[in-house]
Amino acid sequence: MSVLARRPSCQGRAARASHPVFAWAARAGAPAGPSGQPQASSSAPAAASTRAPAGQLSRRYLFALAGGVALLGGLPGGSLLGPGRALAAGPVLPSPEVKAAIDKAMAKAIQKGKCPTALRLVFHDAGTFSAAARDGGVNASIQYELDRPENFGLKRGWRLIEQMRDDLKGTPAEGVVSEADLIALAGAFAVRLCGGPDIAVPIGRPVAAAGGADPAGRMPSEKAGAEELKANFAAKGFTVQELVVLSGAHTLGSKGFGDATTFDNEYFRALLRKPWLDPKEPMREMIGLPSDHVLPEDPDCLPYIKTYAEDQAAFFRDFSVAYVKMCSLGVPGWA
Ligand code: HEM
Repeated sequence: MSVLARRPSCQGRAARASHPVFAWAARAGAPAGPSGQPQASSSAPAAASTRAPAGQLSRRYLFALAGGVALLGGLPGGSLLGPGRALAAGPVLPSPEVKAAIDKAMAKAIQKGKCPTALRLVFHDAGTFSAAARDGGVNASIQYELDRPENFGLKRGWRLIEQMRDDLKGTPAEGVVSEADLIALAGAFAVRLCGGPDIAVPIGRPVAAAGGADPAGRMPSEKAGAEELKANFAAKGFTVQELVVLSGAHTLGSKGFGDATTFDNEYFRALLRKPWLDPKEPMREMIGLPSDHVLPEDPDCLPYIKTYAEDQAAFFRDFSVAYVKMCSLGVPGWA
């Protein structure tokens, strides 16, 4: 059972459950298999069958879903969306043809070793969102922010997006997905490639105007304490549970939370073991960031860490929901 399901008082649960994007995501996490682990799904999410219940949708969403991606494909221009171009009808899930084209481009650009960067890129595009200012978020503005200190190492992540954007020209995805969509889709592709859940990511995100960097100073510091992290995530509209479950992305990469390209719940199990405090652990100084170490010391975060350490299926399901929420931050009309 997911943390969201277990904790009826969880902040924001009702809002998430009734939001069309999040309701999709709740069902989009891979179903539990006989072993209790979500079943690996090598196939594309079934776009047509992953629709929000009609009662949860505005007329605009219903119109978009009825027309599906064919509606979006009919937009003028015939190219991947450029700066300032906005899709008016999202969120929609890509049609099977569009999804197949995207998956082909992703498979070419993103091998396992690039998955940590692809996933980190999503957070760094999304993480500039301010719920109070209603700006920032997933809009591909990361391409104008790559020289900021917090974005070190992400130039190669952005190059993956450029490569896929170029490879999708002349395919059914042309004119349908934006660079912001590709960032969101690439992160989900990376999670799946590394054995994580199969997350259905809707498309239709506008991109920032040329040169339009989002406001600086909104990404959390790796030296932040738990209170600062909670406040930073709250300013983006995230709950403590979402801070914890999204931090589980650090299962990818080389910070010592298991295999660098295996998406599993080892992050949470390590947070409980605290190997960075163990004098017998030769790699202790390399394991985790200060911002990881503070989480199990925080009474608000600890229950979620314990749940995800014990129950990988819960981690996968809740990560899927929080990931789709993260990928909707700042998208007009989505969040
Ligand atoms: C909670 C606040 C967070 C902080 C302070 C933070 C900070 C960092 C830092 C400093 C690194 C680089 C570590 C290194 O290689 O030396 C890193 C790596 C990474 N972060 Fe985060 N992060 C946070 C949350 C997130 C979230 C929410 C996601 C995605 C959902 C994410 C995804 C990643 C991934 C996948 C890597 C590995 C990248 C690679 O090895 O190339 N992080 N993070």
